[in-house]
Amino acid sequence: MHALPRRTRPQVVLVGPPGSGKSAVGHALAELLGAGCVETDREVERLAGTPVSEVFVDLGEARFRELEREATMQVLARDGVVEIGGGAITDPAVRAVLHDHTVVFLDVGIVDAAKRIGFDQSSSMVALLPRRSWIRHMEARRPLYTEVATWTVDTAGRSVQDVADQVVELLQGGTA
Ligand SMILES: Nc1ncnc2c1ncn2[C@@H]1O[C@H](COP(=O)(O)OP(=O)(O)O)[C@@H](O)[C@H]1O
Ligand SMILES: O=C(O)C1=C[C@@H](OP(=O)(O)O)[C@@H](O)[C@H](O)C1
Ligand SMILES: [Mg+2]
Repeated sequence: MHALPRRTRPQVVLVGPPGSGKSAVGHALAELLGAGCVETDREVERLAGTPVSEVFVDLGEARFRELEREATMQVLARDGVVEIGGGAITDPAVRAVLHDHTVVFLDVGIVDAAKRIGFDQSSSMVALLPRRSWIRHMEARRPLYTEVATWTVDTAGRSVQDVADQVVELLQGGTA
């Protein structure tokens, strides 16, 4: 009897808010696993032919989310490490397809995220508004990250390498 061929799928999918370290941890993880790393943002840019920021501003968030959903479906058919943009999980179709994958939610609070993204450098209103927006989005999205996560890894106060090492342990059968 022949086993059915396994379809290509990522070894791990990273989700989390902006500044949680998806890109940084994704690259460290890919190095540790000897695998490649793909990001939905890069696929959206390929599909749109413009940078993510321009898709957002010129075409609007709704169009960005459509392209991001298409990009997500494409990257989930690849192997290695996959990084999904911070807001992709707001789409029910994206959450549904992620239930079939090994997903790590990189958790982070505003204090660490603000340092990493750089909006802790000023107390002016223009710096405070992004901080408030990050908090508001994270409150709304936390249950969605948790819903799709196989494991949640707290990244607060930890190095990129330390987080990547823990994800490898989890993939190799350790406990969170
Ligand atoms: N655990 C961490 N500790 C310190 N800096 C980090 C950590 N994770 C990410 N960073 C840094 O924070 C910034 C944002 O991280 P990034 O990986 O781009 O986040 P995301 O892709 O989730 O938005 C980058 O400069 C990155 O090097
Ligand atoms: O949180 C979001 O809604 C977004 C996060 C970004 O990706 P990162 O999470 O990699 O920063 C990018 O997809 C876009 O700017 C929207
Ligand atoms: Mg990123």
